[in-house]
Order: sequence, then structure tokens, then C-alpha cells
Amino acid sequence: MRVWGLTGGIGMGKSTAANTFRRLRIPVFDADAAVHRLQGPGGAAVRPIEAAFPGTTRGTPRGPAVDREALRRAVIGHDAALNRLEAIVHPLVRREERRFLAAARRRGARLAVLDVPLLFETGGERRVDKVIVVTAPAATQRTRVLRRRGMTEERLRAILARQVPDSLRRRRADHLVHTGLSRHHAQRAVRRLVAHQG
Ligand SMILES: CC(C)(COP(=O)(O)OP(=O)(O)OC[C@H]1O[C@@H](n2cnc3c(N)ncnc32)[C@H](O)[C@@H]1O)[C@@H](O)C(=O)NCCC(=O)NCCS
Ligand SMILES: Nc1ncnc2c1ncn2[C@@H]1O[C@H](COP(=O)(O)OP(=O)(O)OP(=O)(O)O)[C@@H](O)[C@H]1O
Repeated sequence: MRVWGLTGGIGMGKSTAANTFRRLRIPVFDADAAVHRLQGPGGAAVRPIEAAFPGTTRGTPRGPAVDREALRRAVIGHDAALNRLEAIVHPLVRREERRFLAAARRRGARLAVLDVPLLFETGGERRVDKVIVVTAPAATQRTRVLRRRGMTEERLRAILARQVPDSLRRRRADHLVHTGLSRHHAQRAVRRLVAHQG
């Protein structure tokens, strides 16, 4: 089974490209969704996060869960705290990723995709056969992200500061998918990659 990494900066169009892969019946692992599950009711990250950042979890009808708003306040803009949070969360995400790949292999998939925002930041390119980078002009990225509810200039700056620059990502990509033109164009680029598997 081949494994492709799908990555790109915030708002560059990872989830949208991931959905095109899914429509082609290719299994996709979504690292952001895995983080949400791990921090959700009964998730494996809840207890260690409460220990490291007291007061950032709360009881819910389905069990204790991370209060993401509170956790965000505790870590955004605080590098040491975010490093600590990543040291808790990333090994758990990696474990989920291994489980996902094992399940895809069992089902006989020929190709699986890992949608991982921090692929380069976490040495993920070594775990995949090929890296696909979604990219768009910086102005497009900004407009897209600032449209989201709860997003502010300050939050966007803090997130971008933790991610490798788009220029570097593009240089390290095996293939680029441009998402600044149109949905149709980006979908076609993904379909072409899959058709050629190369
Ligand atoms: C800080 C937290 C609580 C904020 O939660 P919130 O719901 O507000 O944001 P969300 O998770 O949807 O992320 C918003 C955007 O920031 C990006 N992002 C999240 N964490 C990080 C990080 N540590 N470094 C760089 N970018 C990040 C996401 O990919 C996404 O594009 C949460 O992002 C978190 O627990 N982050 C640490 C885990 C992590 O590194 N996740 C990245 C994907 S593996
Ligand atoms: N090819 C495209 N053409 C036009 N708009 C797009 C395209 N791809 C994505 N978008 C839009 O850009 C925004 C961000 O896309 P998406 O959610 O896929 O990005 P992401 O990289 O997954 O973001 P995040 O890092 O925050 O998870 C969405 O509003 C989406 O509709």
C-alpha cells in the first residue's frame, strides 16, 4: 500500500482536497479530527492535558473532555506551553495514524492519504511515499481564515508562526495542488494524481 501525505498551511484547502480523495474511495486520515477525538469525551489526551494545564477540562454527559476555548487561552502565544501540549498530543495522534494505516492495509487499500497540517514540522515526510502540498496565495489564505467564526488577526498570526512557511513547504513537495484558482481546478489536479498514482 502506498501512503501519501497531504499538507498545507491553515486555510490552504487540505480538508477540501481530502474530500476529493475520499470521493475516489481512498481512505484519508484527518489529523485535526483525531486531535478533536482525543480531546473529546473520554479521549486519551484529556487526563494528561488536565494534569499539565489544570482547569482546561470539564465534565460532560459523556465523560470528561477538553474545553478547547480554555486550552486555547492557555497555550496560544505561549511557546513553552504549546510545546508541552504538542508533546502530549502528537504521540497519541501518531498512534491513531498507525491504527488507521493498519486498518486500511487489512481492507486491501492500494493507496491511503494522511491529512496532517504539521507533516513537515513533525518529520512526517519520512513516513510517507509522497507529499502533496495544497497552496494558494497568502492573501487568499488570509481572507479564507479570517472568514471563520472566532478567528482573529492575532490568532492567525500565532498559528502561522508555528507552521513552516508556504514557500518552504512548496519546495519540499512532490506535487502541488493550487487551490486559489477554483474548486474545479483543484479537484482535477487531485484526480489526475490518483489516476497516475505517481
Ligand atoms: C490549541 C488548540 C487547543 C486550539 O483548538 P481550536 O479548536 O481553537 O483550533 P483547531 O484545533 O481547530 O486549530 C485551528 C488551526 O490551527 C492549526 N493548529 C492547531 N494546533 C497547531 C499547532 N500546535 N501548531 C501549528 N498549527 C496548529 C490547525 O491545523 C488548524 O488549522 C488545538 O489546536 C490543539 O490542541 N493543538 C495542539 C495539537 C496540534 O498540534 N494539532 C495540530 C494538528 S496534529
Ligand atoms: N480549490 C478551492 N477553491 C476555492 N475555495 C477553496 C478551495 N479549497 C478550499 N477552499 C475554501 O477555502 C477554505 C479553507 O479550506 P479547507 O477547510 O479545506 O482548508 P484547510 O487547509 O483544511 O484548513 P485548516 O488548516 O484550518 O484545517 C474553505 O472555506 C474552502 O471552502
